[in-house]
Parts: sequence; C-alpha cells; structure tokens
Amino acid sequence: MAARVGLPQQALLASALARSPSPSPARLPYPPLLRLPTYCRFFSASADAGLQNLRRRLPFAARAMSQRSEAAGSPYAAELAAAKKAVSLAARLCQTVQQEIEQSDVQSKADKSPVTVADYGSQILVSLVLNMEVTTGSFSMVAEEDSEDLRKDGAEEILERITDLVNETLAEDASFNILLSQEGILAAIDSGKSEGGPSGRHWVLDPIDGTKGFLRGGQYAIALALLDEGKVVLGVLGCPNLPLSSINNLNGSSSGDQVGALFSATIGCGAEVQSLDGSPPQKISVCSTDNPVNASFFESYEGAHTMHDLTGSIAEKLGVQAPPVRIDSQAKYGALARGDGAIYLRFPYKGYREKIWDHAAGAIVVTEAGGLVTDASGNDLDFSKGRFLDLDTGIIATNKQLMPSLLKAVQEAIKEKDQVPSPL
Ligand SMILES: Nc1ncnc2c1ncn2[C@@H]1O[C@H](COP(=O)(O)O)[C@@H](OP(=O)(O)O)[C@H]1O
Ligand SMILES: [Mg+2]
Ligand SMILES: [Mg+2]
Ligand SMILES: [Mg+2]
Repeated sequence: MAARVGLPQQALLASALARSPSPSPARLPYPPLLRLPTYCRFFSASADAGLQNLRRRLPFAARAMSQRSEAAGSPYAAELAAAKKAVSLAARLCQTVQQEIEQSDVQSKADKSPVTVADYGSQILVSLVLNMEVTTGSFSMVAEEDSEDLRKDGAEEILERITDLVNETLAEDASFNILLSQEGILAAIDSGKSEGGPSGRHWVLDPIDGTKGFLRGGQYAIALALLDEGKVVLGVLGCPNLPLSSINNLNGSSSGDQVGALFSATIGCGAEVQSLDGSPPQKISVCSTDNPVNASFFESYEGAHTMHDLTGSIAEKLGVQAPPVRIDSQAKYGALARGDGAIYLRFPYKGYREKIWDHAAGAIVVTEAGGLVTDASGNDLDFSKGRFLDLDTGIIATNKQLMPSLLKAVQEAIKEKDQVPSPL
C-alpha cells in the first residue's frame, strides 16, 4: 500500500522507512535492486548528503539487468540498465493514464502545446529511478517539462493527482520502497532543468514524446538518452502502443501482434528491441533496400509538425511509390531502426527550433541499427549545443544505401519550394 500523499514530511519518511523488505518484483522483469531506505534527495536538502553516501555504497545496483544485452560489456551497461528500468516504469504510468484520461488531466503550456499528468508523472519516475540507480558522478538531466504551472494557484488538484499517480505506480512495484511528497514531486520534475552542453554527462528526457498522439489514443514514446562529452552514447525508447514485431499496415497497428516495444542502443554496441515487460532483447537493423521504389517513409501525423507537401515532393522525386506512414513521436525512429520502413522525413515550418529530447534517443537507436540521421544538408545532428538542436532546415533518416539519393531529392525539393511561415 502506498502511504497517503499529503502527510507531513516526517510522517511520510517514517512510513517509507517502516516498509518491510519486499519480495522479488511481481511485474518487472528485472531482479530486485538493492534498496535505498527512502528517496532522500526529494524530501529535503539536508538529506542529500545521506543520499550521496548511500549511492556510494551501492556501486552497480542496476547492472544485473543488462546481462542479456549486447551492451553488457560496454562502459555504459549500468546506465543502460537504469534507463530501461526508468522508461519501463514510466511507460506503466502512461498506460494507466491513457486508458482513462480525463479533461482535468490535460493542461495547455505557454506555447499552447498540451501537457498531461502522464508527462509530469513520467518525468518524475525517470528522474527518481536514474537518481537511485546511477551511482557515480553528479546528476544532470535536460528534460522537457518543468514545475512552473504546477506551483501556481489553482494547480493544487492536478498536483495531487500527479502525486497519487506516481506513488501508486511506485507502490505497485515491489522493488521500490519509496513515496514522494508534493514537494518531492515538484523537485523531481525540476531536476530536468539542466542546460546540457558539450562537457560532462547529461541525461536527455522527453517524458512523453507525441503528447498529441497520446491524447488521441495513438503512438507516443518515452524517450531517454545519455550525452557524454556532447555525444549521445545511449538511448532508450519506450513505445507502449507500437507492435513488438513490426508495423504491417499503414495505421501503425497489426492484428495478433504483442503491443509495446522497448528500443535501446549503446554506442558501438548496436540496437535492440524487447517487449516492455521484459522479453530478451533482439538485435535490430535498418532495412537494406537501395531501391526507392520499395521504400516507404515515415513522417509526423501532425501536419503542423512537418510540411507534408514538401515531404511528398521529396518522396516523389526519390521515386517512392508507397503513401507516407504517419505516426506520432520517436516511435518513427524505432520503427525505422528495425526496418518497418526505409526513410523518416521531418521538415518543420520555418522558425521552429528542434529540441534535443525530441531526437537524441531516436537518433542513436537508428544509427546503431546501421542507419544515418542528418539534417537536410547531410550534417550529423549536434546534441552538444544545449537544449536546442542547431540545424539546417529539417531532419532525415534512412539507410546508407539510400542516403545519397535522398539528400539529392531533398535539395531539389527545397529549391523548388517557397517556405511558408509556421501556422503556430
Ligand atoms: N510546430 C512544430 N514543428 C515541429 N515539431 C513540433 C512543433 N510543435 C511541437 N513539435 C514537436 O513535435 C513533437 C512530436 O513529434 P511528432 O510530430 O513526430 O509526433 C512534440 O513533442 P512532444 O509531444 O514531446 O511535445 C514537439 O516537441
Ligand atoms: Mg510537449
Ligand atoms: Mg517531444
Ligand atoms: Mg514531450
């Protein structure tokens, strides 16, 4: 049972501490972790030193989870295991919310884009798991959401809903002896305020990528990557609504297939997919076609996120015959990485600035699966410049065989098109 939220901090701490050691987790596929008595960092600043001490005493808490992965021997094995655990837990909260979302669960941000209790809940859980399990170095995370709107008058109800959701998700998992106060919830969200940059390590999180898809009952992804000295070194994409084996029709779903895919990649170790409830990972690779006639392409479902007329013109110039496969979120990168399609085209309207959390995890999953991800001029994406990507016009991804002709088609189509201003 989760302790009730709203208890005074000391009572909440005492209650968390009093919980007896739990048996093996009933639903998580991973072995139980060594336990922290409670999650001190988000309860009070003075407890922070205690957390640092505990973290030092738990050197490789997450390591067991990576044993079956190709990346088990990589220097990022512990981080990968922690990232998978974090994304899987967040996915569970998102699935619960998506099944019965209410109007009061959705807010509009300053830029008019939607944010839901699940976006916040996912960010909190990922932050929590990473803080508990990645035991070396300081913690830095560049994440999409912040707590500003939740601290305003009138936000008490939604904050309470988020707190309940997070604590219920934690209570359902026997490997966590942790509950968060409302202050802890706000602090966990704001642990994603890092600016990133070219030095050190930074986690990069989109707690729900494709919030509009999430609200439509469609595709979305929990996208988590790790930057090390400005380079993406690992990525995990949880796609709860994506069929596990492949997309075999244009609506992005297929009958009889298990649904829910967890893509992951570590630099130099390839890319893999497994079910969200923990089947052994399978190595994946991009399709090998060099014939555009056989190639199909992915793009955003939302017409406001990419210029469908321009992508259509690129595809036509390339000789693609199949209609576009339109799905939300970085699930597109995952689907491309395992060869469900051959190309991903993204051409936002002029003035839009891409954020690193919208591409970091997806890009490494594709490149480690043997593909290429570049801007419209063929430059690699540079994730070292802070929260934004600084790039030329658009983002394209495909295999090595098709990239030269794709780049040529992109340049020709852009030349022909007069850019129209963003409708947003
Ligand atoms: N005008 C715009 N042009 C391009 N991308 C946009 C956009 N407005 C929002 N986005 C981004 O598009 C993402 C979704 O991508 P896709 O179109 O592939 O589903 C959103 O992520 P969030 O849903 O995390 O906010 C958001 O960051
Ligand atoms: Mg958003
Ligand atoms: Mg996003
Ligand atoms: Mg998002």
